[in-house]
Amino acid sequence: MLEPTNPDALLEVRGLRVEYATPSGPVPAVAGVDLTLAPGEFLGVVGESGCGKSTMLFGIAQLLNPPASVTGGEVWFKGQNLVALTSKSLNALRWRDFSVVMQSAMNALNPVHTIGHQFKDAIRAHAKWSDTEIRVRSAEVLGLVGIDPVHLKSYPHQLSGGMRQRAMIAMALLFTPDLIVMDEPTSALDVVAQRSLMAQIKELQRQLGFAVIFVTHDMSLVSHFSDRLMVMYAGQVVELGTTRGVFDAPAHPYSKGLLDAFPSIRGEKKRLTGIPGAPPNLAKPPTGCRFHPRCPVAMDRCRTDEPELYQAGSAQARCLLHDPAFVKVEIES
Ligand SMILES: Nc1ncnc2c1ncn2[C@@H]1O[C@H](COP(=O)(O)OP(=O)(O)OP(=O)(O)O)[C@@H](O)[C@H]1O
Repeated sequence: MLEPTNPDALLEVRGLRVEYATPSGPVPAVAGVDLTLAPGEFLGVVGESGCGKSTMLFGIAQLLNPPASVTGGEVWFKGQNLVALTSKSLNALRWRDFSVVMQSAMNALNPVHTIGHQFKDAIRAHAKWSDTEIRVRSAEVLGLVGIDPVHLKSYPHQLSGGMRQRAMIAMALLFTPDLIVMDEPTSALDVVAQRSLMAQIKELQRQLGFAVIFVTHDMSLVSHFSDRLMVMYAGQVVELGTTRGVFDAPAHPYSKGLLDAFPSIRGEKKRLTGIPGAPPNLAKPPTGCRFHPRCPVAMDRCRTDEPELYQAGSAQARCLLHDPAFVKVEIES
């Protein structure tokens, strides 16, 4: 298709496929993801390590490097298909219209330049601002994330881990983009710093109105902050629904397993169970439903029939239990 189907969406991802080229053949790490994001929406993306969350995020932001590449699908952002854009056109959108906050600021920030220097480089690549304008805006965004602007003169190693992540978020805000994609930005922080950074991201989002795609493997971390939740397993979306809905009544057995694996922050104490086994090798995923070897409620047909994303209440779930044909047979018998 040559245009987005939902003109009101900020982002529309259709059939996104990403493969890693390896000596033993391609590894499909993202196997056909569809996603629509409204302006100002906060989407949490959860799933165990290795299920393709980061690869999907980088596929959306067009930041993949070999051996990974987008092998199919479209990523419509503000009316343009990012997959088809030249790197020059993409560069014009980055920072200004969407920005990316990586897992580790220590890797993303240049250790030999001050924070101010790095902000200046990012601004100069996209705008012809005077030195004064650059200084004012840099101090402003640092203030937004609660860091004293004196730290524009600091080197990354002079800041704590939490401050470095905040500085990265400040940098992502330089041009107040419409979308910020975040790949586990809090994973290197202790639990207290994680929660406070999450609260700050949410507050900034309320103030400035940008949309967020937030990747994490910690279901409880996003529970209070995201509007919707996308659960990924083995390169596919297995559940997509409102965060409250997924927490209250997970429609996919994998989502339920993830929820049972994390302690609730304020809820009642319960025994944590976890999910037996490990995610599959994506070079050779299981037949039928990819989760069936680990699923506590697997049926015979789960070994052979590939589930689609079915409507399950207000959510969508890739589970044959929600296949309308199966539900009909159940009711009749
Ligand atoms: N260089 C590579 N070559 C081959 N396969 C790769 C390579 N890098 C990643 N993969 C495959 O892509 C899959 C998805 O990896 P990805 O990092 O996107 O997962 P993730 O869900 O973000 O995990 P994490 O939470 O640990 O960051 C992995 O399971 C792996 O099979």
